[in-house]
Amino acid sequence: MATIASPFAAADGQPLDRDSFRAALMAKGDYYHIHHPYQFDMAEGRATAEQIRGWVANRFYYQVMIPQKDAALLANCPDAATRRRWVQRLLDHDGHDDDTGGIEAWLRLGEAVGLSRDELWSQEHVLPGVRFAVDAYVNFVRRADWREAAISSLTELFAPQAHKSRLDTWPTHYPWIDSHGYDYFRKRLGEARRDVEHGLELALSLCTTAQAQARALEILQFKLDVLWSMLDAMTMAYQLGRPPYHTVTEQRVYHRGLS
Ligand SMILES: O=C(O)c1cc(C(=O)O)c2c(n1)C(=O)C(=O)c1cc(C(=O)O)[nH]c1-2
Repeated sequence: MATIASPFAAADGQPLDRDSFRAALMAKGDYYHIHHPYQFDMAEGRATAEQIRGWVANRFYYQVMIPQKDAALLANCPDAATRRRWVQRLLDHDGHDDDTGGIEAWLRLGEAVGLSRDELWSQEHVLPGVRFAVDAYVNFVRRADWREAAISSLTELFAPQAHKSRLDTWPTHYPWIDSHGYDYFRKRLGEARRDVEHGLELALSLCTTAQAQARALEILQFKLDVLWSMLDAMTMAYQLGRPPYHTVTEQRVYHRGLS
């Protein structure tokens, strides 16, 4: 009878030492969504205005769900010291004092590429595949132990590279995008670096057995799958001209989220 491969196949025996475990986490960067052809096309100037707008409108759903995801982690975390640090992530996106926040900055990115605020808030462009991928992430965090939830944010290790690449390449390739639109990426450069320091510190101190390390790598792969799947859905809709129901209608009939 065939045996089913265990995700913990590599978990037997000795745990990796701290540096080797850090290296194993970093090696997952090979599967980060910056290697998706949709991102290549955006970074190399081949994306059409419609493809850029599609990405911005769909990513808005990720942006609005991130603070709810972080609120879920906080709700599950009994450690006040961790909550005190983690709560900053909510404030980064929702805004506080003079900082109008990441969601507002993303709305300005939307305006810069030609999408109105109402259009973004309506979620009319959010493809079912993108919604399901983002919801899988939020639902994982709602149910998981807060330490596993924290590990699932570790794709942010690789995000500054993505933000920097957009800042470096988009203004040249897409002169029609208003430069105020790039504030989000500038803002995240510093915030993401601070977040990953905390996330990595937690992962390295918590995952000291072979089994915990294998589990952490599997959680990180889950999150990479979320990000990659979002771009697959956008590829179908905006590059291959096959949005949901394209054989039947050109209307965006897909649901806007069942809350
Ligand atoms: O533009 C990107 O490539 C990108 C990726 C990610 C990520 O890796 O999840 C995040 C962000 N941006 C981002 O802006 C952000 O605020 C963020 C929060 C989180 C998270 O998992 O908590 N990921 C990301």
